[in-house]
Amino acid sequence: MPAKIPATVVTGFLGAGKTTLIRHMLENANGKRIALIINEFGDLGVDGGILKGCGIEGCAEEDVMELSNGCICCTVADDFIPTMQKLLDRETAPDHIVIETSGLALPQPLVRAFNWPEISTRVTVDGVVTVVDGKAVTEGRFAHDVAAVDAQRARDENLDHETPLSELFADQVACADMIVVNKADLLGEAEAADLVEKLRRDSRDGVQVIKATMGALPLDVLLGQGVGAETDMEARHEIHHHHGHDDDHHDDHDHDHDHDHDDHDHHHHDHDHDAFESFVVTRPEIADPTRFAAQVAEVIRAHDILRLKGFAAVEGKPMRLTLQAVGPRVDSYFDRPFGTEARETRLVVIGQAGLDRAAIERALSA
Ligand SMILES: Nc1nc2c(ncn2[C@@H]2O[C@H](COP(=O)(O)OP(=O)(O)OP(=O)(O)O)[C@@H](O)[C@H]2O)c(=O)[nH]1
Repeated sequence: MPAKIPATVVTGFLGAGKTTLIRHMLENANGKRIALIINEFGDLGVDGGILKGCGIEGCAEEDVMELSNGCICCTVADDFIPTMQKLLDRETAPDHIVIETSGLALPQPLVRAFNWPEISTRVTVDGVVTVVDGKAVTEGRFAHDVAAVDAQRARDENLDHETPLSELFADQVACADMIVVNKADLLGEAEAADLVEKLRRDSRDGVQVIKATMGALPLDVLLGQGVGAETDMEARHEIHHHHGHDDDHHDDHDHDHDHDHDDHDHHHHDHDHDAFESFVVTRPEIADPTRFAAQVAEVIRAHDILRLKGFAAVEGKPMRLTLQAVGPRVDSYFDRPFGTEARETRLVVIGQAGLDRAAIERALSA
């Protein structure tokens, strides 16, 4: 049976920067066939328009599909499943599917829909990426334009509309496999670091929290998380169930809409290139794959490495040992015999700028 096609779910409040992040990803897809599904709930398909008109090479119009309006729980059979099937039945199936949940305050119902038998054998949720507006969260507003978010979620039948944004935010964080603290350009260094720390504490173990400006993240960091989120929904609790009646939580936050934060600094493009770095570490054969995987996991933890991948040569084994690490999770398996390439261990390390390359090289070579 062919491998399941990975699908990444991108969530976050209106204005957090989901579309910007997806645009950046499509612009840097490097030949990877990415299909995009947009759930423009109760909206005018504005995002679809923007993305279709993006003029990005390799981004064909038929690669963008839109889900019709309506509560995902109720329309899953009529809309979401057929859309997915259409995508999967194409002659050339996409390499990766990205779903932008524009109109959904919470991603859980969508992720759950991947368990439907019609599609569950063919696609899997590679990971849930929660994009947050770093500036707004720091200020306790959670979204740039609180009034617009309120208006949008008033149309979301999934939610009890009294729920404070802070709680919806907590649910988005609980569902995340990766949290992107976007609009880092509007935050000071210390402010950004504090927010990253806080979100690390508030999210599940192993969730990566990454700063970004204009959603500029390497494809290798964003995609290929390999989580299978639909299979562990219990861990991604959501407080607000479908048409649920929640206790009467009211927060006393004075949602001050009058902040004027439109003085955005547009010099951030200059920093895109310095935000992340990657390098290759090579070493001779390793002796023990299990010990080496543990060693890799330790290095990843100690140095806050986002991704590490490559292969190892194992003493006495003709096969290459493929290694893939997303955060502290290290997967390894023997994939094929070495061919003409050198019989050595070769690992690509990816992280936010400022990695201690010398120390990492030493630790991986020990
Ligand atoms: N200063 C700053 N502005 C940003 C950044 N990322 C996005 N923006 C701006 O924030 C606004 C909202 O970004 P979008 O990408 O449309 O947000 P979204 O989450 O897709 O919003 P919806 O699709 O409407 O739910 C746009 O004006 C972006 O240009 C960033 O990192 N820094």
